[in-house]
Amino acid sequence: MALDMSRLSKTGDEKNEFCLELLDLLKKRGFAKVRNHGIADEDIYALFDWTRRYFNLPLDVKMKMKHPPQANPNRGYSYVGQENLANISGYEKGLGPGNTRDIKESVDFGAADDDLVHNVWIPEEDLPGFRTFMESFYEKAFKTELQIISALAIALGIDESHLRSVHSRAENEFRILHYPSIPASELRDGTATRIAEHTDFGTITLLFQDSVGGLQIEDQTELGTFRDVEASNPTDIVLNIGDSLQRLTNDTFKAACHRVTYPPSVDKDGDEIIPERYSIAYFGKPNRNASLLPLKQFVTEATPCRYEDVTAWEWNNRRIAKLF
Ligand SMILES: O=C(O)CCC(=O)C(=O)O
Ligand SMILES: [Fe+2]
Repeated sequence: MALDMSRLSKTGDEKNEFCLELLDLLKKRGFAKVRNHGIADEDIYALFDWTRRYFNLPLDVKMKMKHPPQANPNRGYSYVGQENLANISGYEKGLGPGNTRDIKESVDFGAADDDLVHNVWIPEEDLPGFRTFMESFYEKAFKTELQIISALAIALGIDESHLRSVHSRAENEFRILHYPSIPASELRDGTATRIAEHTDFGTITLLFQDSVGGLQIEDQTELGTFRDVEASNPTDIVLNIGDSLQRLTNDTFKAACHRVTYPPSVDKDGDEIIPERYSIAYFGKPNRNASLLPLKQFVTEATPCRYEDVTAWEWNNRRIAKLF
């Protein structure tokens, strides 16, 4: 069930209860779903529509906005096989990398007015309206992100305006993903998956998924157990915590590992074809120059400071360095 985010604009108890329920789900389940989050249903349907239209273009057109072979600048189109999350899968558990291939293609964008990393686009005539739509959706997702940041600050009992100011520059990343349709047998021997287990690097991720399913998130009360995130309503937003918030809260709040594999309805041992899947992730991140040193409220004698002082940008680059 998705939490009703319109309760955040109420006053008093209703607002506080929403914030606490959100925090509780994120802490226990590793994710939470929200509805009435401020982004209109038709914008979300249009987002899936543009995403499909882009990935349906011929490869040579998609490659006109190709991602560089290395991690940075993290912008543009990555073809199937270019980026593999297994390279960082064991990272947060102190284990080594895996060697599973991801069977997905994706495009990374940032803010239209980002002064450090610039977006790349296909020529307008190849998909008229695509760029304008994506740029405007980014702004809408940013507004929702800031509201969620407020809710988290309220629930955690930390200064709301401070936490918002650390996220004021929208130095976020926005990614559209396509998992092509493949025979179930391709995933059987474990050398390939849709997206390997990982944590996200930012503060909070807003994820939109179509109705195919296959997303699984590690239950935080039962580590090692991955639970399906039901794909019932594409207009719900799935939220999960990233590494940056884990650091800022000195592990009070852990980033949940997640992955995408077979949809729950597919027989893993049969010869079924797994249907294609589309998803869109908006990674809310702290401003690049913000420090990720744990906030003083979370450092006590019983919970000494677990993390060194790195900037959000250093952290981001350390994490993405191995992906490509
Ligand atoms: O496709 C999904 O549902 C998840 C994508 C994801 O976890 C990511 O891109 O970081
Ligand atoms: Fe992720």
